[in-house]
Amino acid sequence: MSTITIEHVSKRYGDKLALDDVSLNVHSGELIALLGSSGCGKTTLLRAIAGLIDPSAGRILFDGRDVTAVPTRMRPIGMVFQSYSLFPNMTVRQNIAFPLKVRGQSTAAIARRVDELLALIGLGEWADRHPSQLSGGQQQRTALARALAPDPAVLLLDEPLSALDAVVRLHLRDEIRRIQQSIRTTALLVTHDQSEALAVADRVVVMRQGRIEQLATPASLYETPTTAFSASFIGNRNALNLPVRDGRIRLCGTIEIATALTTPRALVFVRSEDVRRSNDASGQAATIENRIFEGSTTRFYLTIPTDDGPLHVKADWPSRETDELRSGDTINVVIDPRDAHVFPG
Ligand SMILES: Nc1ncnc2c1ncn2[C@@H]1O[C@H](COP(=O)(O)OP(=O)(O)OP(=O)(O)O)[C@@H](O)[C@H]1O
Repeated sequence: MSTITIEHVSKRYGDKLALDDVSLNVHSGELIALLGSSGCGKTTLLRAIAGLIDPSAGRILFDGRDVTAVPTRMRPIGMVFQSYSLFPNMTVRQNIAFPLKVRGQSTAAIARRVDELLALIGLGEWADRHPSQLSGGQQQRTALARALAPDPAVLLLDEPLSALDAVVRLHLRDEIRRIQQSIRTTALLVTHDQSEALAVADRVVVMRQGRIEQLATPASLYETPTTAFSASFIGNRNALNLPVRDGRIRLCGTIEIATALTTPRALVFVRSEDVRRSNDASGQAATIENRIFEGSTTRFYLTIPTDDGPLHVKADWPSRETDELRSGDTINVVIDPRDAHVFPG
């Protein structure tokens, strides 16, 4: 376990500023997810922490010790990549033992540690198989065990689940959380998948164009995004561009939001599960344009007529409660203004 302090780190590639004055404190034993779309700088930040690239400016400290100039092999880190990068000619056991052998540990100590890790990742029965005889998920578990073998103070995970199929991915995601919680290594996970970030992290860093857009716990990021970008990135939200008149935004019908905005238009974000069906006539009439069955929930594409033209919104409702609804039906919906997040348009 170690704290990580990132102080005003920038990385420039020619004209491109891949990291733009990033500062971040990672607490000891915490798992932070670096979340953002392609090219936002999350891998660059992880690689700077690993010492695989030199920052153009700024400092990186582990437990208060400046490691900016320390080479990768001298840093107390373990890394897992999207491509499992196992040694194909070695068994699971030999792969996990490798970093310990390099460090010159005794045969008995290595065997003990490898058995411990095989139990932790649940691959005991597969210890003598080669990577080519393993599934993708098993290979990635082996890579995780190998990274953890020397008991690194910091674990760096670069899109470790991206190459796996959906079911294995969900399972390993939960396993990573369980393992990290049990050993409490300080960890950073790079991902472009919001549900992955929300599920595993203690805190999430939303990155955009080389900068930190928001740093928050998963719940507070989900409930109270502080910027329009975070709101558009987290949660399945409707983004509605609406006029502001006399300090009020008319969402639809009688549903209005009071606002201090002085811009002529507002960007209003409403999560798809916060568009609710009303049981009486109090709501707003909406026509179902399309419905997509997604298992436990069904997504409805709705059109709500308003004075400013039709408003298109998506709503996610439990499939069990909406079986009778069909495209073309008219229903009543309500949106609670307290569920809306408003930003300048
Ligand atoms: N070695 C390099 N030379 C030049 N530009 C680079 C280099 N590495 C990264 N970049 C640029 O820096 C920016 C950030 O890249 P980075 O790989 O950190 O993004 P990312 O958020 O991890 O995206 P992805 O999910 O696609 O990997 C991108 O615009 C990328 O093209």
